[in-house]
Amino acid sequence: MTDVNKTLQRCEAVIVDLDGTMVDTMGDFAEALNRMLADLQLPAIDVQTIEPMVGKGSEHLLRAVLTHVLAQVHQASGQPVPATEIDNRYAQAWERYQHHYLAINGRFSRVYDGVEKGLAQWRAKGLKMACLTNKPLSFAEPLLRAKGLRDYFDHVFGGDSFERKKPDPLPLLKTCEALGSKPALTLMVGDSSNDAEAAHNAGCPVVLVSYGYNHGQPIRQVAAAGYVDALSELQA
Ligand SMILES: O=C(O)COP(=O)(O)O
Ligand SMILES: [Mg+2]
Repeated sequence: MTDVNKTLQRCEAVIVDLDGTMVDTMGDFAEALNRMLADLQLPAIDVQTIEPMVGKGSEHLLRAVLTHVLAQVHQASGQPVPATEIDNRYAQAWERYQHHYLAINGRFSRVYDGVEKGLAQWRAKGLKMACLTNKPLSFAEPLLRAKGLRDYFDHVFGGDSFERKKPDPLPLLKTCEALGSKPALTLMVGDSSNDAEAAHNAGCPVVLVSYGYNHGQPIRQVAAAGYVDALSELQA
């Protein structure tokens, strides 16, 4: 038996990340962000630029995107970006982004191969399961439903469900509490250093997928109990 499977064998619960782990949502991010930028009369941004910005929640993403596009606009005019400009535009950017994201949620994204098989396998073994994402809960719930994944989980928590987001350990500890499982017996399955750091600090073992978004860094540089190319490889 492989090391990752031995790790899962010892566990009573699994916490699964969403973006980059279960669903490739980069197309949804790009579509919603570009519709928002068009409303703000700002230039469009490409997927390659967005990808390393994803994983730390929507506020971080919007601020990173605004910083990037406003730098471009001001560079063209030869002026520096005024320090207050991002703050001044943030409220409108968030309102427009939320509107567009909810309108297109799931239409430009796809479930990775092996996800349903993996989740079904873990459920069949009687593992308790939660989805824990940094995405707002109002985005995560309808996405999981649209992709037929919601019913695998006892609980779904978003980036706004608790006081702090991953990489803080708090959301993992709260999720363990909701599942009624000890952190040391709860496996975190994610795609980024964000998930790994949160897991290490919460005392949860962690397995990472090789195909997600890791802030532009190679995933195997992130310490973990193991790495898988598909959730279906991880067998209880
Ligand atoms: O930052 C996001 O919205 C994505 O978050 P996730 O990888 O924790 O699902
Ligand atoms: Mg992720």
